[in-house]
Amino acid sequence: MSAPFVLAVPSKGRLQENTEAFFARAGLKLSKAGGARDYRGTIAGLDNVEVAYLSASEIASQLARGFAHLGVTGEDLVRENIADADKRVSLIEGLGFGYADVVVAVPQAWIDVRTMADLDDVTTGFREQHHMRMRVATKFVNLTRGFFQAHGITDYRIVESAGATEGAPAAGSAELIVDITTTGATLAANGLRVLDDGTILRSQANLVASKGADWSPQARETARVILDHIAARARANKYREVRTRFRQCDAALLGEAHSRYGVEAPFGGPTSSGMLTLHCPPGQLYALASFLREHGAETVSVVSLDYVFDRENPLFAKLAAFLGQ
Ligand SMILES: Nc1ncnc2c1ncn2[C@@H]1O[C@H](COP(=O)(O)OP(=O)(O)OP(=O)(O)O)[C@@H](O)[C@H]1O
Ligand SMILES: O=P(O)(O)OC[C@H]1O[C@H](OP(=O)(O)OP(=O)(O)O)[C@H](O)[C@@H]1O
Ligand SMILES: [Mg+2]
Repeated sequence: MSAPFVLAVPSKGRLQENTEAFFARAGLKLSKAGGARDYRGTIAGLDNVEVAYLSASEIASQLARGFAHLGVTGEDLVRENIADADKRVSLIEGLGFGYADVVVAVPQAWIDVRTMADLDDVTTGFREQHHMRMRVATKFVNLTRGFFQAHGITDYRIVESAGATEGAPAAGSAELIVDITTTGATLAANGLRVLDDGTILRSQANLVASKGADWSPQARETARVILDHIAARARANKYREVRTRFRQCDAALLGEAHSRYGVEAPFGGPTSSGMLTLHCPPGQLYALASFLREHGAETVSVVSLDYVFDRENPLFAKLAAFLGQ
């Protein structure tokens, strides 16, 4: 049997729950044969796939090394942990969870420091006054260096933090921090404020592909099947199916529905008896139903879609383009 296809997913916390729910919605059920403490699993119905449960930061490293074909992890960890990330991995799709901003935050008491330019001014003054460089506590060492360099700030020093970074200024181990924030509650509780232009990255969980993995024809085929499920579910989520039947329906009316409401006609125009199936963005349903009735429809029904399989799969196309032929 050939080497397995490896899908790396987060092993704990919010990201694990959201990732499992995401794959389940796409019709891919992840399961751990050995129970919750088993860090290897399978996908029901897909042979030769090994699900590797790892910490989110470890997933970024494994993808960089080619030890996993696909993985789910935060963009922040990809950018922080992988040098030349865009050459070694491809962010196939944002998954709509695990949102977190990587930000530069300073003590609220620094009322004159609102922007990175202000920070540049005070770092220089600080060095002259204290004969040491201002300290930035963070675990995002690479993102911090890149961002500070882009803003021309050089008079600082990084203090690597393993956790509870927001506590560093109050504890006296750093003057400011770079860390992730979601609701802002932890920053506020520690008397810190984000600089106006201090957002380094808006991160979310992503489906990430590795360039260096063993992309045998069989591995590509497995990726195609997985991405096909995901794309079909994503397409289904974007629309509701609308059905109606009325004689006055013609191409001009469909054209108008398309331009006004973003409606698609996946199976073409009305049948000879006037039956029509449309896909409509959820926010436009009522407007579309009103429009159709104004033009002669007696009844308009709407149902949710589970999957919409298209011949073209934009996710696999992106992977194939990244991997080359
Ligand atoms: N409020 C949040 N706190 C922490 N991480 C979050 C939050 N919201 C989203 N994330 C994302 O979750 C990922 C980090 O997950 P997690 O803390 O489980 O991994 P880890 O850092 O590898 O593990 P550990 O913290 O045990 O070292 C990052 O991509 C981060 O952006
Ligand atoms: O802006 P907020 O909504 O307050 O969230 C941000 C905080 O949440 C995370 O910590 P978490 O408690 O998850 O622990 P961790 O650092 O070990 O991941 C993160 O490290 C921040 O400290
Ligand atoms: Mg963490």
